[in-house]
Amino acid sequence: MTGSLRAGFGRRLSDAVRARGPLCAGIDPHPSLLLAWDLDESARSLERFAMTAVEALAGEVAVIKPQSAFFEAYGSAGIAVLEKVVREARQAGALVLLDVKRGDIGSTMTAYAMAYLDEHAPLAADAITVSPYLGYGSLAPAIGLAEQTGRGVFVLARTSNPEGAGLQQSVHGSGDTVAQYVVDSAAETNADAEPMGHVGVVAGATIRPGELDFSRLNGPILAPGLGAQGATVQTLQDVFGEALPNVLPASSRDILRHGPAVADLRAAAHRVRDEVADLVR
Ligand SMILES: O=c1ccn([C@@H]2O[C@H](COP(=O)(O)O)[C@@H](O)[C@H]2O)c(=O)[nH]1
Repeated sequence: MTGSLRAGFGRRLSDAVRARGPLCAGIDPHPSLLLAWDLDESARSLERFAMTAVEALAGEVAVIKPQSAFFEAYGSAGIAVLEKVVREARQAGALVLLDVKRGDIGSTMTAYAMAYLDEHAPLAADAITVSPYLGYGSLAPAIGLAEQTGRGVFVLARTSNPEGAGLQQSVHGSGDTVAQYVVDSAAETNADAEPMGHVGVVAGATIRPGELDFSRLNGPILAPGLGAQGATVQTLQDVFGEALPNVLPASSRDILRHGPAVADLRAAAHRVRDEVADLVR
């Protein structure tokens, strides 16, 4: 299901969404969710939580997005669980987008790229999130390695949190907003790719309608913010308009709160996925 890496990430993601519908289900083991699932805050419970989510969701949705921070909080034991999540979710047929939001000077970015996008890395995912705060060009090692290995990167453009607006809507040297500059930079990388390129952007489902022009992006748009952050499936249409077919809506807590029963988690994911699919049809 995850498709041959040789096909390139744009193709693999398009195929996965066509086969399984447009949903990215997050695995965010928040302490409050562990408590709600009657689990304590131990690495053993982290594993139980995360692997239950994998069992429920990874055979069903196009993309699984583990939030690395919640695993890192448990030290090496948490990283071991994250490695297992990535491996088993991919084996179950989902593409794994590891939410690590990395960004650094080019030489260090090369090391981050090797950690997540090299096929021999223990944490090799299908895609990662990256931050362009050190400049879009500083991401070149990750963008380049991702292309070589059939993987993808999602660059933060206009994040879903209210604090992001001030920085991301400020005017860049190009005369556009910083967020639009990020989208346009990704568009340049993706130009001519078929069916779309391997550089996606992150734009929250919570942002103002029409704030960004995605018409030249030719890449996927990860849209977090559904449910727990207040966005609804209906608002996706207003926010993304004609770009909607390239939008990958993401939801974590709003699905995970239905656990720990596998059937309930699955049903919650199906509900969101089907609602989004109806919108795109
Ligand atoms: O702009 C952004 C970028 C990333 N995120 C991440 O997505 C999930 C959202 O979780 P919910 O429970 O569905 O609110 C989380 O891992 C964030 O770190 C984001 O929310 N916004």
